[in-house]
Amino acid sequence: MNIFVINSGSSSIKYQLIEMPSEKVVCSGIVERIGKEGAAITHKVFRGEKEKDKKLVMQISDHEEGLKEVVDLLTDDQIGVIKDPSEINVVGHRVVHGGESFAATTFITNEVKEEIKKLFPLASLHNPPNYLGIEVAEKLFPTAAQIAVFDTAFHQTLPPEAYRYAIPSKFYKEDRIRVYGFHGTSHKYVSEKAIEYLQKENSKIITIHLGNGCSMTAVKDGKSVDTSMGFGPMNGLIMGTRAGDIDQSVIFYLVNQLGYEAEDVKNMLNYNSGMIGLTGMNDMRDIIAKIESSDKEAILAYNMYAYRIRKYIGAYTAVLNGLDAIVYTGGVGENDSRMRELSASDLEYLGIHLDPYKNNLRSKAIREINTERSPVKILVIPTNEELEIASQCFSLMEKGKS
Ligand SMILES: Nc1ncnc2c1ncn2[C@@H]1O[C@H](COP(=O)(O)OP(=O)(O)O)[C@@H](O)[C@H]1O
Ligand SMILES: CC(=O)OP(=O)(O)O
Ligand SMILES: [Mg+2]
Repeated sequence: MNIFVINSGSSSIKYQLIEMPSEKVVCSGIVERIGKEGAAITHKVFRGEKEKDKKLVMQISDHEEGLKEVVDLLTDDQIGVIKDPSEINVVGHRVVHGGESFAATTFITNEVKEEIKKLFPLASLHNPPNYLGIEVAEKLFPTAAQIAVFDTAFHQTLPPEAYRYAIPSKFYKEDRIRVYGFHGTSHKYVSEKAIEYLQKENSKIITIHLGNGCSMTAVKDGKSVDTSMGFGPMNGLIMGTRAGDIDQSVIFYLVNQLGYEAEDVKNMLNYNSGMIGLTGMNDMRDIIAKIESSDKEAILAYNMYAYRIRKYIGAYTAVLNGLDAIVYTGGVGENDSRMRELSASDLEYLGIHLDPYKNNLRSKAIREINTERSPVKILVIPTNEELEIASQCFSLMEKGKS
């Protein structure tokens, strides 16, 4: 079964064509820096032993344009992997917000699309590009089944103590205002890999997903029991363009005293805060370059980002009443050894001891970066949201057959 997975992030589209159940990746790629200067598509084709790369730097103004370019590459005369779009059996879509309507992977119908649309205000950076991906894919792959896999689904196991807000109950009961949690596909994938690695029946794990969006999850015996994002993907850690936790009175001050419109504040907290708000840059590679030239603002922002992670490690160790492993994943978590070192430092009291030498080794495999004597394992596990999405689509298709 040929499954084409589309993962529209806030700043990128990642995609993979995966043959299931063999899990063979036929091609994969990423459209990066969408809407910015230097936008690029890196497309990889895997044929036998050989891997063919193609990098295209071009103007890509939005997600729709990016996806159309990708489909052209799939059917390209020279490096194409399919002759006709009908060779794609399933398109698996990452959908960030599923609200309380979707606790599981589902076939996309018009009703499902309407629900996804209703959730736009709650995930304004994500559900609109996810929805667009569905619309474009329906046109480009008219014979394929379209399936949605939700970021929120893995967090449906949160207990009410963790998912309720202490606001009048009516807002939960009537308006479904609660913690939903995000990046669930990634937290699920890496926590399962960690459990396999630890070979422990009962496990207490903290997964730290650091991409453009960032979140942490406390995972007990394979189930999400608390997570740092909330009602929408804005809460918790400091992110590329999002502030994460802030005192809500700041919002009222901005609106009531400083005269900002609520919409401006929402945009400020979504697009102009976090690392970009502090340094003018949201790509961690650019921030690291600034740190190397001793830029004070970049150093402070980087320290703040790490400090927030450390606070959540402490909180989730208490939630779990112990800790077997912390797992770093996502673009920053997998690649930025300096951030791993800083965010896992001064936590010896909790049994977390990082080995700087192991931390600086580069590898795409699962690896342990703690010292021999560290009671808590520190793991770097590359996430693979696309493979997780393909597996879930395949299971749903198989279920549909039986
Ligand atoms: N070598 C690296 N060092 C530091 N940060 C990196 C490196 N490679 C990628 N990143 C960072 O990863 C982030 C993007 O992560 P990713 O998980 O792909 O995000 P998203 O899925 O939210 O678009 C960017 O901020 C980028 O700077
Ligand atoms: C939910 C979320 O923040 O996703 P991303 O990291 O892909 O922006
Ligand atoms: Mg991502």
